[in-house]
Amino acid sequence: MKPKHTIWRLMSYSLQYKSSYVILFFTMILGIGLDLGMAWYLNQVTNAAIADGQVLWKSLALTGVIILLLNVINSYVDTYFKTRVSSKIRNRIRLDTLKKLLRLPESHYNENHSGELLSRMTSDNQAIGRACTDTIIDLIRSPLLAILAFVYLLTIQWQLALICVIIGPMTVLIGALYGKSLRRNSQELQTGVGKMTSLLQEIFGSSIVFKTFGLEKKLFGRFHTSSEDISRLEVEGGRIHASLSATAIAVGHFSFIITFVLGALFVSNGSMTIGGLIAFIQLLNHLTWPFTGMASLWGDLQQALGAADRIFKLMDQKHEYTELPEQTINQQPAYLEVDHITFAYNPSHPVLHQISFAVRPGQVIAIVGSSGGGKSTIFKLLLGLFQQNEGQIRINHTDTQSMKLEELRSYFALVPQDNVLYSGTVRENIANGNLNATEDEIRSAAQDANALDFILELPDGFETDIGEGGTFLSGGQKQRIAIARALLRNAPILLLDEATAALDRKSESLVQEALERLMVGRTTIIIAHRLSTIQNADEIIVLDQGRIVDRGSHEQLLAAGGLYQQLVHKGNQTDVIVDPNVSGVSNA
Ligand SMILES: Nc1ncnc2c1ncn2[C@@H]1O[C@H](COP(=O)(O)OP(=O)(O)OP(=O)(O)O)[C@@H](O)[C@H]1O
Repeated sequence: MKPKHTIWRLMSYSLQYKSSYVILFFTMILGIGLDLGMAWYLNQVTNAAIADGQVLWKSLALTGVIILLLNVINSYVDTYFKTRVSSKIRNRIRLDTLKKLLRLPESHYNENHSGELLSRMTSDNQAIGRACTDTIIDLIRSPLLAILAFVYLLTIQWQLALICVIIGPMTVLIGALYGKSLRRNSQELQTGVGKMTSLLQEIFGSSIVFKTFGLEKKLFGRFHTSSEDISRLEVEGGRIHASLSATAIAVGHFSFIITFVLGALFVSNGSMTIGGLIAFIQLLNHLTWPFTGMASLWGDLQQALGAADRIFKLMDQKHEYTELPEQTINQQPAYLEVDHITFAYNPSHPVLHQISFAVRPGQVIAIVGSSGGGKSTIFKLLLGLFQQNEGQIRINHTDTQSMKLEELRSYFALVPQDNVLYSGTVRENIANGNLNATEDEIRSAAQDANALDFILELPDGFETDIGEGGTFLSGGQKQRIAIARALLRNAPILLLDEATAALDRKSESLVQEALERLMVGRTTIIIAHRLSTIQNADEIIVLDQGRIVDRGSHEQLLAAGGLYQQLVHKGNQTDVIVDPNVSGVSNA
């Protein structure tokens, strides 16, 4: 994105706080006036001290007090409004970013590290907040102050004022010189931080795995590489910053020494008063700093523009919904047809070929097959997370591609394999199935899911906090909460990705019972792993390497031999698990 374009977009956020910027404009002007006023005041006081005549010390003292008071008030108002505007802009951008992220298609989450998406919300957001207030105001204030200080100094000693100002502009070039490298460095650093955050998320979310497999050293090694990369980029950024400020300081000090020595000469030959020299010294910083400081301000602005660029790129991604969708639930019975669909995540490698099946309300279809056969991908297509390349999916004879995504998804309830739950209470998690459900409906869903008894035994019953992702619950309890959530949704099509993890017998039969209640009257598709589930299905579809290699009832398929027979025998007919990891027929 062109920097100019990024700046305009940033300005559109700032313009929403026009009145605060008007106040900041006044504090800036008053601040400039006070800086100049202080130089004038020192000039007056010094000259009064040297002069023997009648000096109005009282009025000088009063002026000093007024300058001081105005400085205090101005600094308070200025800091307060800068912080206020910055945090409001950051808040808006943060909300817009998340609003966008929530509406992005599944493919976006597929292609981007979650840590990188997180850093859009954190460090990038922070950099923008600073740029929209301190940096941008200083970029206006500094040259303005420099011009006014120059005009004032001209009235004191014009030759000296001219000498000072000739040196200053040299430093403007410095900013332009280093700006590009700073921006590149900031972009690389952000990518590195994003990767590191993703890795940390994986590490913290997998403590049981790394502890069991003794992966601590390996993970530390990966983190070490990532952390070292960041450190290298930070050092490189520091080097650019250091060169920038060293060059700027050299120019600043050089101009200071020149001015001071020449100023002393002008005082000694009588063309300037000592008060004038004091005022010069007081204003010299304001005269040269704008030039020296501009370089580093420019650097900050480049960094912020880098951050804004990344955020706006994200905001420009194509979204699924124009607005955040309301939760909608369609409760009319649904006849589902999958008609010759073919799909590829990557064009050169199709993962589903010519898949067809149909399910009526009250019917259950079980999909079984080898790992990587495409079972979950069918669910993703049904839910409109990805679009098939060929074929049609129809609900009640309507092509789902002609439906809005909210409408399509309103037909479905899902019980995922890993029972995704959110931190919060048991009640909140069940209520996610239907945000308008009454307490009685929530309780009744919990009861039908065989979850009520254990919920009531929890320390705070329905109000018990289940921890991040439900860490305080057992596997079977989490499954039953997920089933209660789906029951509460009461949608006509149920997608059930059966958990492969074996539960103890009691838990297993509680879950099984709950699932049977959930399936009643619905159009159900199960990615099935348990023989009992499969045997009760109206039709079993056997999937291998993206193709339906067999279909029929349990008995028909067993008699036919083939992959189904292998899967069942591999599961040893124990009624526990049809092993999803057995190799496909063609690989066998
Ligand atoms: N998000 C994705 N991006 C690219 N390829 C993918 C993606 N998800 C799955 N695949 C590939 O698509 C194929 C089918 O995967 P899918 O997850 O549908 O299989 P599955 O039958 O559900 O497997 P399992 O039983 O192991 O869960 C696999 O080859 C897999 O590598």
